[in-house]
Amino acid sequence: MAAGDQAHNDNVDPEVREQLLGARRSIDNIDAALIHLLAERFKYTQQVGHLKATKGLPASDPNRERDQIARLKSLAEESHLDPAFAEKWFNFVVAEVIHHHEQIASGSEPDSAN
Ligand SMILES: C=C(O[C@@H]1C=C(C(=O)O)C=C[C@H]1O)C(=O)O
Repeated sequence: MAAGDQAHNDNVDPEVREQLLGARRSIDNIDAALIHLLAERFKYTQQVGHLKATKGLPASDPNRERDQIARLKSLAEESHLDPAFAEKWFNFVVAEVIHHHEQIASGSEPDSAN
């Protein structure tokens, strides 16, 4: 049996299983909170996208992004989170936001856009 299959095994020590379930309940709550927070964030970035499209402003704002990355990396350090991971996460989200802004500007915003 591969090591990873052990957690799926009914023979896992009940105490260990309780610890695992307890931690996973919290992980599930945190994942739910992250999804809700992301949904809220995208609501506001969509507002910005519509404003930019109306006023003819570019989809991306590199100066703003630079300031955000510096702030998030500093917050990550304080929280003992890898700053490089924080930057990667931010760039991943912003790439999606900019894609949405370009779609809004070109009039091809999907109905279910975030
Ligand atoms: C949301 C904006 O548009 C883009 C997306 C950003 C973001 O998701 O935080 C930041 C800068 C812009 O490149 C904005 O200009 O504020």
